[in-house]
Amino acid sequence: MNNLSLVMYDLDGTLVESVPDLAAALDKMLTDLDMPVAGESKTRLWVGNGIPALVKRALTDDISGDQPGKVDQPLFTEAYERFCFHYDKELGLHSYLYPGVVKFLQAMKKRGIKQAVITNKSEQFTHHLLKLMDIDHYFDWVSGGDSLSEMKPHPMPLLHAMKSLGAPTHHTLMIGDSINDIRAAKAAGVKVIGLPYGYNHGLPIEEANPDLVVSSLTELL
Ligand SMILES: O=C(O)COP(=O)(O)O
Ligand SMILES: [Mg+2]
Repeated sequence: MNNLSLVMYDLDGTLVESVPDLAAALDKMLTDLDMPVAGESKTRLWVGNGIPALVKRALTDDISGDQPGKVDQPLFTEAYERFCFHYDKELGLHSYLYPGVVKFLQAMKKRGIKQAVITNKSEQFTHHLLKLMDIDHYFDWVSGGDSLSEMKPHPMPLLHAMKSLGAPTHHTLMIGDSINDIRAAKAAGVKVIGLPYGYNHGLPIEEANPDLVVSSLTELL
């Protein structure tokens, strides 16, 4: 990791085990709508493409539920509002940082390496969650799924962060837990490390072909 000037991190499933909060909010949303609850194991498969996709997948009980035409617009609007109401309350209650995260962030900061969060979670919840986890002060840049016109797997949020922070591609590293992170990093021309413990729609992260897989951030140190 010599010559690094920027490390970009995914959030859910990489820095924070956030499914417990997301599942609690989804289940409350589903209960409000008189629908069967989903639970953590299904939520784990659906996370990764932003909150609108998560809500649509929960409404259809299907990972392809976010495809156009699968969910009726008025139902989606109501569900999305219910989800945001509950998620705001559940945020940080059951989530926690994975082992080694703080140590890794501290080590990068000490080396003068810039750090960015590039998540598909909505920006308002992202800022709040980073504060609740007390890691907000490590980051020079935070971008959410609704910050720009495109989200991962599109490279736009990564390219935007690198340009704004003046970090060249060959001195930048992305670390993530899902195929969306790997595809976005490759499209942005940066090296990418995959973590196996997060949420990759139920598939091993190796299948997404990251440049390297490590068991944890501690191993990377
Ligand atoms: O909200 C999501 O879909 C997941 O966000 P992530 O990009 O931090 O994994
Ligand atoms: Mg993730």
